[in-house]
Amino acid sequence: MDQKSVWIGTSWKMNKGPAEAIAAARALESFQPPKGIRSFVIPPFTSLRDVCSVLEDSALLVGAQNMHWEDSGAWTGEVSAPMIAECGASIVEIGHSERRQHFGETDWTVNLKVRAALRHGLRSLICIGDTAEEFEFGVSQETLARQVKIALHGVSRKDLGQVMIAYEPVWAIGSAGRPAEASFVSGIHTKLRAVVRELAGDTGVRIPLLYGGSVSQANIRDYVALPDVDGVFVGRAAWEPADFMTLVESVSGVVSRKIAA
Ligand SMILES: O=C(COP(=O)(O)O)[C@@H](O)CO
Repeated sequence: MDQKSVWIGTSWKMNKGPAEAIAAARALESFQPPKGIRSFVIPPFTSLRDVCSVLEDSALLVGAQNMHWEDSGAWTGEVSAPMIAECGASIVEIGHSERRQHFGETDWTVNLKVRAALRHGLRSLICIGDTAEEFEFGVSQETLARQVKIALHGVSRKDLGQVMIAYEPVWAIGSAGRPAEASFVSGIHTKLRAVVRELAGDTGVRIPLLYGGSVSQANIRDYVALPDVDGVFVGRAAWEPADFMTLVESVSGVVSRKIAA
């Protein structure tokens, strides 16, 4: 049951061409995350098929960083859900703030993509986040609830079991970001839990809620220990395979206490 799992994943963003990605995947191939932890890596498209094939029999899941909502057609430069599934990936990241900010993604396109991903059996990792301005004006919660509700509009309760949400404050991401205080994340996730619980109704589905944004060796345990945080989505601190494995192993104690609770 997902509520007994903690998710730890990384997106390599626009890093690692095929040679470097294959080498990284080989370094991760025999990694066995501690009990209760599910791990994933999200390479760039040019390495997706290779990374999927190296990690095919491993304990790690592989995802794509984006997708188009149509299955095929005149959409130059885009990649569809069937193409991602054919590569062997099982997860697709949708709505990262870098895509919303630089590539015009909206809540509406996120919704189209989520529904298309689910139609093709891909687990959707939906990224949501408040900007620095929204945080300053005290409307983070409203922004996040809107993003979640629109992203999941029209998604059947059954399909909610194939959804994950990553709360990633825009002000926390990247080298200019500052990690969110664990107490702030706790409050946000508790309210997000109420939003997704209402959407799931009486299905018993618990949508995993991950935190992302400047997660590091110094703070990962603080986030993972929070009751409504079901994992973390890591960038820079996990790009090196050795660092990724160290991060995952470093939360084994926290995770086993959490699972036993
Ligand atoms: O963007 C993310 C976090 O990046 P950091 O480098 O950890 O701030 C998240 O989506 C993982 O890629």
